[in-house]
Amino acid sequence: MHPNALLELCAELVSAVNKLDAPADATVSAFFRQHKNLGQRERASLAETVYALLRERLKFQNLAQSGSGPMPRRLAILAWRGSDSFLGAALSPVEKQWLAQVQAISPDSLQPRLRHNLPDWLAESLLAKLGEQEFWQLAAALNEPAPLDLRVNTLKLKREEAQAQLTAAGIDAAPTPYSPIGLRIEGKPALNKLELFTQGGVEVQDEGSQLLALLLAPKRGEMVVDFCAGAGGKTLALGAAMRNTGRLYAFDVSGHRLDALKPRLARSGLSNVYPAQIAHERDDRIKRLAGKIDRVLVDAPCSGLGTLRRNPDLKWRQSPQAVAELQAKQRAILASAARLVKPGGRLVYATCSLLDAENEVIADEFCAAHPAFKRLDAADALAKAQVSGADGLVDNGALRLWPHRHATDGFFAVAWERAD
Ligand SMILES: C[S@@+](CC[C@H](N)C(=O)[O-])C[C@H]1O[C@@H](n2cnc3c(N)ncnc32)[C@H](O)[C@@H]1O
Repeated sequence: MHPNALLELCAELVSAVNKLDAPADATVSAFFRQHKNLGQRERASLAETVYALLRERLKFQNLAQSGSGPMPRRLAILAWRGSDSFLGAALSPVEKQWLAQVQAISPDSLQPRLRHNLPDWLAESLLAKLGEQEFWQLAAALNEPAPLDLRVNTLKLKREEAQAQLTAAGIDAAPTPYSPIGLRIEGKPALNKLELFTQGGVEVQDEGSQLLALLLAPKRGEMVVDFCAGAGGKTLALGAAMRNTGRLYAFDVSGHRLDALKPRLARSGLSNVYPAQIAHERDDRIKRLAGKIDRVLVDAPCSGLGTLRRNPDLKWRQSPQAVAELQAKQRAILASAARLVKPGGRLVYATCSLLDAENEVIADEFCAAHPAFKRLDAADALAKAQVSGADGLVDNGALRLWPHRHATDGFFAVAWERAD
């Protein structure tokens, strides 16, 4: 495609994504479906450009004020992540001169908000939690793309065997530092045609998500509930940990998300998983299982702010009001899910949020209202699950993962045991 035509398309996509009225990945996929003629590299240039814009949106919007021509085109030029020579061929002499002027501005001379690129409410909360030095480390880590992590399906093969198969396919994979069942790949090789993937030997899953499943630590033959199973990332890890025995209920209010679990289940070889759509957290199905379940995972709906490396649009689409609404859901779901746990059973509450409001606040309120649930030390529980360096993953007895400290998405998880 002619460079200027591609830049114009990129501006069109920038304009659509920058409305922030839908998840960016959905907008990008819909755009590519409408433009089937785009090649692989052209798609990559466009997708990487809009993600770069979302990551540093405050900076780019500020710098774009100085240019001329339509704003989406200016933003596309500044955030461009395709080849430089291709961009050069698309620009007018005036645009070239403007771009050179903007590129000469030192990033250090910009105001703090144009350097961290977070909305004020979120920056204030994270700064108060982490202090100045760590806040800037986190801000930098959140603006880097995430690595590609895989979970090895230990029902089918060992981690070393999966690593050897990847090496044979020309893909470098290293063991993840904490999870004993993870592999980390640099770059984004296509995996979905590899036999290792199509035969269910590996699933894409951030190391942090793997650690949540390891914290629940379900055993052979147990009755287990994944209360907010979604498309089943954690369900699959739990089912494999149970060695395909016992019963694992995968509940969710979204039938659409549970549908996405089905092909993954088929690949995994698991036959101990029972997906079921529930109407809400007080569904009759939940009442029937009260007090009967050995382990319950609540991977609660949350702001998702721990996943900004992958979903940078979330920082612009979330708000304090949305967080307050999520807290109400989180409280209700956790209280209902807790009724399932039998005496001596384990309950884990988890989010992929960075905010105390969705994490410590919800867990502490639950503790105060449910004295029968005794908090477990996550470091002990993870060490028992063969997690390396578990002490460094825990804050006040809860799992607390940070992109800048652990190179995972941001996660929180607390585990309780029901005493009576
Ligand atoms: C963080 S996501 C789960 C991700 C999933 N566990 C995974 O590993 O792929 C939260 C899920 O909670 C579900 N959810 C929202 N409200 C719910 C409720 N009242 N009861 C059960 N699930 C709910 C959402 O549909 C969403 O799939």
